[in-house]
Amino acid sequence: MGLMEQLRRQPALRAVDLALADVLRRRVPGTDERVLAAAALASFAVSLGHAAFDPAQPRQLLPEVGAWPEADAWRAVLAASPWVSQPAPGESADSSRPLVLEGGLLYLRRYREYERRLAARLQALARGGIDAMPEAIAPLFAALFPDADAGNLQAQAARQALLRPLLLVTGGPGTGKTTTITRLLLLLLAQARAEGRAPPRIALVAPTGRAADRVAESLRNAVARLRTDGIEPELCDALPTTASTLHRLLGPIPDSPAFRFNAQAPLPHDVVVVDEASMVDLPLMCKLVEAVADGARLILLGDRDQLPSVEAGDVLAAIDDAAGEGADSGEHVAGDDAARGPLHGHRVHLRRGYRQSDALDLAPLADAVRDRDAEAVLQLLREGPAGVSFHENLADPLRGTTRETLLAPWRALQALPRDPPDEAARHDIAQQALALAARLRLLTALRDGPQGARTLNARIEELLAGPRRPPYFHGRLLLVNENNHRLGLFNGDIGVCLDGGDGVRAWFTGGDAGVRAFHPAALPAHDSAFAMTVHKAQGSEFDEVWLQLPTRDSRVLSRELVYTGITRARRALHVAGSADVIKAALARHATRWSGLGWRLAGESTC
Ligand SMILES: Nc1ncnc2c1ncn2[C@@H]1O[C@H](COP(=O)(O)OP(=O)(O)OP(=O)(O)O)[C@@H](O)[C@H]1O
Repeated sequence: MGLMEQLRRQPALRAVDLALADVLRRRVPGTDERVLAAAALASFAVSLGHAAFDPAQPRQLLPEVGAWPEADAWRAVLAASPWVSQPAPGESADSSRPLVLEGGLLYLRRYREYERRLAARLQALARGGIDAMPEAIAPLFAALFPDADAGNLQAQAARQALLRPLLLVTGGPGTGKTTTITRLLLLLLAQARAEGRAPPRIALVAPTGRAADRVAESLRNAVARLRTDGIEPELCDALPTTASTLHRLLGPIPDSPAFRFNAQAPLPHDVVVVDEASMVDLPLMCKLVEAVADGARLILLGDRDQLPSVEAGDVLAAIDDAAGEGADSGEHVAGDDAARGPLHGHRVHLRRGYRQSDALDLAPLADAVRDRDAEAVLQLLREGPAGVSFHENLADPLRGTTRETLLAPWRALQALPRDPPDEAARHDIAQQALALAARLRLLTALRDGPQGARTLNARIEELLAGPRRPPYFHGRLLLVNENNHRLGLFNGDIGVCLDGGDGVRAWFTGGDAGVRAFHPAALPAHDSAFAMTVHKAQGSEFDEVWLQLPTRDSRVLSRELVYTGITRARRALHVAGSADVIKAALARHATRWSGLGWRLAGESTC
């Protein structure tokens, strides 16, 4: 059987992937099958989060296909094909050819261009900076970071961000990324005032609405602490109090992948802070950095141990690698960065966790997951540190004793009063409902199958509201699956259905009143949200997390998935699964094929 024939039999491959191969075949009937197959796989690879396809590892995409071409021969055929261009690293690819072969990877041209443009712009943004902290703000710096000289990494991060126009601040949950950046923003405001300039215009953004809400809340808390610590109220007042999604900042143009703000029409902000940067995919990160104005400051915050973005690219990891050890290793020597690559040193990794919770002792478990130490993970789970419960080999959380424990918060939602007397009571109940909605989430690795979110949601709905339930029953939790800028509802937003007497409305946080109601028929695409995949839960936190693993290994399982899942928990964590599946997950690293790392580490191409 020919290679294309084999690919056509793979259910995983999408129609759009095969359509690309078909177009090429139709245009030039004699096109080599290996070129057609590679084109289809380059398209399929993007759907799995890769920026390109590696002909040396086709089995990673389609393990069932028997015979693959030998990698070097495959690349040679691709190199000779008129469909494939091979531009020099910094140059744009021939727009008449849909594919690009570079660094051994085969790209769809558009993704290669995103990588090239992103690398060039990041390198350009990284240029410049100053050698020493302006004297005028030294006293405030000392007040904000009294232990700066004792190797405090938060202080180093703030110092680096003052000196450098581009900085990546990484660290696990609760390591103080937001706290540090709040203090940095305060220093920038003070500096502008001391120099008689207008206050810097600051944009605080995150990839999802939920993540934006969270970072804004963390920032407000950090500001409140600064006020109690006696920091000048006028400066505190000038800090941002809200955050927006990246999409909203860039200004979407309806029915277009382009944004209102771009390289030709840059953002008016002097400082752009992006939280949860690990979730930002390659195209969006490219569009963002291109829209950051020359001379503006870009600060990326993230945790590289989390899952990479659902869409193509592992941008944070590539920047992190190119930035090297940076300031936290104490190895940074001003002036020698150029020899090590333009991004070298533009990163600080925060290590110490500050979010103490007597209820949940998560740090040792998160560390063991990050270190891929399966034995330590299993030992910790079995010992059960504070707040952690291991349900070993449990495949069905909705059976037996765990069922009612799981359902309790959702039953509480259903018990909220229906038909409130007036609008104020309606808002009050909606606020209570949304607070209850954040109490517990059942997280899954998969969407389908017995331990998948879809199946578990259907079963939970039936347990809560019976087999003949109306689609939008009182207390149903909803998860929005697409962005709708007109309604101000975004992928990942969580809502709750409440019976207001005159029919059911879906309530979401936001708006002047703090809550907003929508008719269910008006909502963008959505699912139930009692259970959701770990991917969808990125950027959110819940008081209690139940991480349900599948009974069999799956390629979706990875160390990053387990890490992201468990670190969503604030007060209690349940992990259900077998030792074998946990071991298999920890052994797998959610790698992405991408050339961004070498592009960023290489010589500046701009
Ligand atoms: N230097 C510090 N001293 C004392 N407490 C701190 C310090 N830094 C941060 N914290 C506290 O730790 C908690 C977490 O801080 P913060 O929200 O800044 O972390 P984060 O890294 O942004 O977390 P996440 O990744 O969850 O968004 C906050 O309660 C904050 O007050």
